[in-house]
Amino acid sequence: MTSIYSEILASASRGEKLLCVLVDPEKFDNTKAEAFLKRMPQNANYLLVGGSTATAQQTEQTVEALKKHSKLPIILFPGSHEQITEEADAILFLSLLSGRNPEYLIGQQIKSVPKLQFSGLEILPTAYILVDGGKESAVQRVSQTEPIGQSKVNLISETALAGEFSGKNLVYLEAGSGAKIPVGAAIISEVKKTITIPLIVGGGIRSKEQLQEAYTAGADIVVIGTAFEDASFTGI
Ligand SMILES: CC(C)=CCC/C(C)=C/CC/C(C)=C/CC/C(C)=C/COP(=O)(O)OP(=O)(O)O
Ligand SMILES: O=P(O)(O)OC[C@@H](O)CO
Ligand SMILES: [Mg+2]
Repeated sequence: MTSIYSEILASASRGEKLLCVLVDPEKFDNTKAEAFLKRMPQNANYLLVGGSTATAQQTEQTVEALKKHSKLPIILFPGSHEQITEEADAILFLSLLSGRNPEYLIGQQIKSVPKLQFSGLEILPTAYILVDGGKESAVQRVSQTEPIGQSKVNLISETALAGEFSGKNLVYLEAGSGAKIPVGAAIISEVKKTITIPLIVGGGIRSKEQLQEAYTAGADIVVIGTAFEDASFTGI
């Protein structure tokens, strides 16, 4: 079986852009999973499951409901070590490198080991970098850390490269779920130029134009959650 990471690397090297649909188990109506998946863009590559404050049970039930109706690989995007279920395929093993809270740099990661050690989940070590999206994000609130201002392009790209030097396999630039201002194109292109590992961008992307702008600037993978939560949304 080819690993998710090797698929991501192969797509990135061919310049093929990937799209992830983010499902927040805390808000998701599992009984409507089939209808939800039908209205998702048919070119979506992965389902991401996670939220800042979702419980273990919510996470497991949502992954099960999605698995029933979709063949797409499911990647956990955990706000905490509770959000781990073997029903998924992989996990973004996040370290919040923009912040200085040891609990989100290494504490949660250690707490996750008993669940991950003997699981079949593919582990995707990810440098998670929170940038200012124009309003306080759930990640900021939960992690008690400050985002990096969007004007600090050097600091953002140095943080990303420090992540790569530390052995992370992915960099995730996050403006926060429901951000007013998505990560800017200048930041995306500077980070892309600086690192050699694939780049994920998310937070506040709601239109085809914003999606395209992120891809053109250098995002290999874009994550969209909030825009798809609205059942009448058909914009992407
Ligand atoms: C590696 C393991 C087991 C855990 C990682 C723990 C870390 C470092 C988490 C980073 C900080 C954090 C709280 C991330 C949450 C990421 C996420 C799923 C965000 C989505 O945001 P929503 O929860 O949808 O926000 P809203 O509630 O505002 O919609
Ligand atoms: O919900 P949205 O704003 O699309 O953000 C997606 C993701 O990057 C949040 O963690
Ligand atoms: Mg959300």
